[in-house]
Amino acid sequence: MSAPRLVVHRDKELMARAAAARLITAVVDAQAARGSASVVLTGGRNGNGLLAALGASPARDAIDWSRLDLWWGDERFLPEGDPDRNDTQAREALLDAVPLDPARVHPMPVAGGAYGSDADAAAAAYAEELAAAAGRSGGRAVPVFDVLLLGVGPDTHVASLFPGLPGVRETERPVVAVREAPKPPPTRVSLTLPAIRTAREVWLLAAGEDKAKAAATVLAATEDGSDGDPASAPAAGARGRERTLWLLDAAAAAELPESLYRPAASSG
Ligand SMILES: O=C1O[C@H](COP(=O)(O)O)[C@@H](O)[C@H](O)[C@H]1O
Repeated sequence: MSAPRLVVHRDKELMARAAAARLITAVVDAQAARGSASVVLTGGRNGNGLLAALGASPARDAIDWSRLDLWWGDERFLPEGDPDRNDTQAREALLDAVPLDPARVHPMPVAGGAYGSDADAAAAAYAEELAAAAGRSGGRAVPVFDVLLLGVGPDTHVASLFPGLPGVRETERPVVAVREAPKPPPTRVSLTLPAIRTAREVWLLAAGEDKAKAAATVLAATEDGSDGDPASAPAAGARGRERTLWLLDAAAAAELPESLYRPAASSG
């Protein structure tokens, strides 16, 4: 597992644009190397900001959209089209504007659909879909994700793995139902840390002053190369096999220890 590396940008708009440029390059490189690319999307303000910036980038058509697989790291378990669903927001921010192959877009199940209000069944179905894409139905395998994006919540949650809830302790299943989430809606579906940790690259997005304490808590605790305590700070357990990248803005980096980040002196 790779140790976290940090990149701090001046503000959240610049962070979104730089992350979008980085994602375009990563997808283009993966497509050149392997024929297709696989990206796991996140919800939340920073994830949607990145997608909007990608949509506005003149370089966006360097991506062959028809050879891109899209998955989600978590979903708010709500009906199809609900404005609070992560996939609804991603479609509005970018996906409706680019020529994706619908068969390669893998939203998590909706509430009131095939699984009714059964979030456990929805989680199991998504695990099956992942296993099938990995060529092993019925197993716990997940495909190799090139880049897995995670927004970091002010409480250090990533995907829908919240501090103290059972999902963050899952060691076997790649997808779980989450109940009683402290952030609405209470019922969610989420990839687990073992699934997240299969990705080649994991990028954690944290912009805004409300993320400063979370970033400092996690990055100070993992500075020694350890995993910290994912049960109380889930973002600490989110690592990529080849790269773990924290993309921050200056406001989110404001409480980091000096050993990790020293803001450039102002030129006045
Ligand atoms: O509810 C969620 O929140 C997190 C973080 O969102 P933010 O708005 O504080 O950046 C997000 O990563 C997750 O996907 C989403 O379901």
